[in-house]
Amino acid sequence: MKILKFGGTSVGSVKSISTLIEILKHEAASGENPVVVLSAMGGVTNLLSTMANKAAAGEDFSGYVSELENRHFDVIKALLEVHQQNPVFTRLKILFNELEDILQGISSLREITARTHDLVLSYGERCSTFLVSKIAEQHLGPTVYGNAADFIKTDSSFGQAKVNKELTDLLIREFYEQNKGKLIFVTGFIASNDEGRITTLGRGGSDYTAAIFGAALDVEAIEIWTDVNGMMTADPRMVKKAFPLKDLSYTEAMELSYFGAKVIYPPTMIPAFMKKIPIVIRNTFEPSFPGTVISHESNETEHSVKGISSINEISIIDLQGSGMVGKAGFSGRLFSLLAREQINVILITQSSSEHSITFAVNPADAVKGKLLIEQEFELELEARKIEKPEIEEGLSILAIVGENMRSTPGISGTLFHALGRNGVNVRAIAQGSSEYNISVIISRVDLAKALNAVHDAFYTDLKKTLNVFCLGTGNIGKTLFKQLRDHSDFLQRQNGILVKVVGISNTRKMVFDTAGLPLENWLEVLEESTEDADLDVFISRMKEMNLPNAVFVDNTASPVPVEFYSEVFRSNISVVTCNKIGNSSSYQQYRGFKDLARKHGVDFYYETNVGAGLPIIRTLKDLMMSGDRVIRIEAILSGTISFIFNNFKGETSFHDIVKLAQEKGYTEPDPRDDLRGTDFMRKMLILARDAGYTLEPEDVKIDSMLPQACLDADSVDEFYDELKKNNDYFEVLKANAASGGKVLRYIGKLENGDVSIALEMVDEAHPFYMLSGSDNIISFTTERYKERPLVVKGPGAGAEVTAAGVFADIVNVGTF
Ligand SMILES: NC(=O)C1=CN([C@@H]2O[C@H](COP(=O)(O)OP(=O)(O)OC[C@H]3O[C@@H](n4cnc5c(N)ncnc54)[C@H](O)[C@@H]3O)[C@@H](O)[C@H]2O)C=CC1
Ligand SMILES: N[C@@H](CC=O)C(=O)O
Ligand code: NA
Repeated sequence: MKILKFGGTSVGSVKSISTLIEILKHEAASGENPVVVLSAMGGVTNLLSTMANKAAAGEDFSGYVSELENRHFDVIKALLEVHQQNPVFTRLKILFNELEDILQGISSLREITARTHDLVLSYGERCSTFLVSKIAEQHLGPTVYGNAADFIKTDSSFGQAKVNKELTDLLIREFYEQNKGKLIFVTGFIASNDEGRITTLGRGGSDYTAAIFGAALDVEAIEIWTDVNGMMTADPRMVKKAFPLKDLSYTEAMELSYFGAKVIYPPTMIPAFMKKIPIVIRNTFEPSFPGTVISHESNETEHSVKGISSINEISIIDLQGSGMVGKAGFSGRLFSLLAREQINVILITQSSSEHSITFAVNPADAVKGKLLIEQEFELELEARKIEKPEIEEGLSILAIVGENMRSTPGISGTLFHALGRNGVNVRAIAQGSSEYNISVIISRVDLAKALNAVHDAFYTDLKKTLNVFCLGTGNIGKTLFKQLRDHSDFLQRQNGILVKVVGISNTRKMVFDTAGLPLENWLEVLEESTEDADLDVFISRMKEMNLPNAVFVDNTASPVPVEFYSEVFRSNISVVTCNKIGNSSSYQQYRGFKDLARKHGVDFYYETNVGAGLPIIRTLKDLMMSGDRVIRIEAILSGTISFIFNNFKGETSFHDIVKLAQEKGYTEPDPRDDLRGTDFMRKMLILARDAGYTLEPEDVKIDSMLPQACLDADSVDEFYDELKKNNDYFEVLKANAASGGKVLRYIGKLENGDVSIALEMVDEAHPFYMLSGSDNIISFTTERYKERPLVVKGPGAGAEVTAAGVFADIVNVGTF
């Protein structure tokens, strides 16, 4: 036999009661009738409490009584056949009249005692349970209505009464024997004392009623029917990826039920725990979902960390001083004092030096706790053996929970790594020696970020979610969005990585969405945004959103975003950039970015600064990190110029080839940057710096490939005009090369710390002879690649290959 308990939402409306009846029908088909425990209709307990308080204040409560009546009467009208309605109306009307009399009494006395309050509240369960039992009768044959006040006996602590277990068990068994075989409905939450006065069982009381009944009758299971699919891996209001757990041990369930949205109130599980009766959490609104089974064993072993519990608001009290060192009994005195004064201590940590004790309390208790300590330890304070206790507010607790965490190394490492790289400062840590809970105290503003980061870290099906803020929607920016959109499913399925673009800005507009901006129509969304672009505001918003694994992507060609990189790193946000300006201005700035990123445990990836998507920066980094040393670099790193020389043949003019390179998206937004060698200079400088040389931009010697007039052009249009005018100059270059069987190549070199770029003519024996399209080629001669160099070659410009490089950098954030 089973106990089925339905909470307020399950009996809250015509629709949910109909669903409940369907569940009972299904249950009846299995043979044995369950005992059904019900809560008051959703919201009714609060309504009753308001009525009692209004009455005690002498205010009018009649409107609330009508509201209460209507809610129940609507259900009668909708769900009972007409000829069944009258007796139920009458019975409920009698109850409401009784209630009104009691409220009148409260109003005359202008006083509400805990005892009367319990009595008022009891009408909620009495009405709902009677009503539902009558509705069920229509579908399932005779039912029995039981008022739990007749068999759950308690002391007289109204509001939170303690159960007399022996007597209660006896009475429940008697009641059950008398009605065996029938479908029994019992009021949750209420009980009575020795004198027969109504008492209530406190928070989560109906769950408790179910557990008391279950234990008394030794049932096979207690099902708690609610409005969620079970206990979740984390608070679903903060962690969108939280999912319901298949099974949990009692211990894990108790630890986890600190969530804001409480599925079950932990103490109510104790009777079930004592008798080893499984508790199953089920969803009334999705009855086919199996829910969460809470039992003695934790069977599911896929995850060592079962769930992440959190308490949103706590304060800590810090106590320091030499007077505590080695003093047996000090903490005994401290915590007995707090217990005596009913201050619940949520977590305690003490340093092994015993010089400080930190403990967490409910914020409402903090000031009282501090004053109590100051009184109790007045002498010690005067003698400066301890310092005045300090309160710190605005904090939260995050705890990872799981019995299988015990003796599994690496769990705390994963936890602290996830927190650390997201810039979440840990104020205090506690782990019981039982090892099934590690709790950390963090700032309240970091809680959502921390929960998401930690959730990602422990649930491997989705290894990480990257929250990306993108600047620039030009050639590269828009191609990146297209690639992200097209590849998103595969990336999630195959690699467990979700990339969410949560902020976009160009020079005109900006837009944000924590849930992720739609990449099918990002442009429309951006254009329709009411926010004008403002980089200061963009950065502030990015910081305020405080998302885990945040990445700032600079797809502009502008120096302005670069000014914000330091601030971005300081906010523990990684930077991915194809913009070369950051790394190719002063050496100090270049060095500063690297140091800051390292200091804050975040990444700074710029693979596309050299050779677009070709693995050049990565290759050099690996060489350097593994102890190799660069002897010489020879390279063609301007995709634009490479394209020009590979296609400057036949009739086509130099001018037209440059135009074509621009149309194909190979050039910088301003093609003069390519043709003057500036872009190539930046790349050589970045390589030289990554190879360990402290160089400034002016240290790179550039041999121009343009006549002076082209170099001097003040605008892009003027520049193109000059190219046309100087056509002969380029034709002569071409002819000279061709006459010797050679081709033109603009080649960069790094040797002994000297960097230069020059126009050369090479013959077919030269390794750089055979190139096509926008090919780049780089040859690294190093201590280890001395005889034959390491060569990387391939398309080194263009939107697809560049966006792909940026994409790869983004997904690598947080990997190494
Ligand atoms: N084209 C290529 O093959 C490669 C390009 N790159 C780099 O990619 C970068 C972008 O190039 P394109 O997409 O071709 O440029 P683009 O001119 O097409 O787009 C630049 C975008 O940046 C935005 N922008 C500029 N300043 C801004 C600011 N302060 N705040 C917000 N947005 C701002 C503009 O509104 C525009 O949407 C450049 O730094 C370039 O060097 C790197 C490797 C290869
Ligand atoms: N404009 C650049 C693009 C890559 O950085 C080039 O032509 O190489
Ligand atoms: Na590259």
